[in-house]
Amino acid sequence: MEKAQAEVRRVCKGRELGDESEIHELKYLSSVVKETLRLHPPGVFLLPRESTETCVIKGYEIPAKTRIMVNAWAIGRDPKHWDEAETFKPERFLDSPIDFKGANMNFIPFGGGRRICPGINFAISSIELPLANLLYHFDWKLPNGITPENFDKTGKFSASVRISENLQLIPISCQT
Ligand code: HEM
Repeated sequence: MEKAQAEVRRVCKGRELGDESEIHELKYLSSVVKETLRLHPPGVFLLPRESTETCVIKGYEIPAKTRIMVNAWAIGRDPKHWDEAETFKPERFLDSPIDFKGANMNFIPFGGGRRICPGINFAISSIELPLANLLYHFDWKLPNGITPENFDKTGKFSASVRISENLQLIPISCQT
């Protein structure tokens, strides 16, 4: 968090943090969002699909009319595709062409192909802009002796996944 915060405060110092032009300069913050979506895609199994005809994929025959679920969560943590797959390491996306826009099938929090999520740009700006503002204007600490290490990060699985316990944080107003 410190690195993302330092970047926001350096890039946006003295400017209104209100439009998308600054957001495009926040490379580390954008990598933090990507890394979060890699490890914690909200739609673990994307949306269910049904095969229209029989096909063979990697030697497995998939009959027509089979319900198919794609496990984006497992793909995002596959050590065949990701170095230190279980580690939160936003740096892996800095200067990397890997994106969630459908060209990299090892990173599909928004799905892929012609039914890829059409709300990607709206979703990303709705995450990055508020996050940048929260980091710009406040410092944050965890309450009651909770530390980033012992905070329970396990997720509650259902159609979408969310953190089991609500994340509580204490904002400390900061004069930047
Ligand atoms: C972080 C936020 C979001 C995530 C992770 C997400 C993820 C997804 C995923 C995984 C799919 C299924 C794609 C597939 O199966 O290949 C999907 C579909 C869809 N999403 Fe999103 N989405 C998000 C935000 C949004 C927003 C903000 C909108 C609209 C403003 C939106 C509209 C849709 C629609 C309409 C579909 C269905 C597309 C179709 O079936 O053709 N999503 N989304």
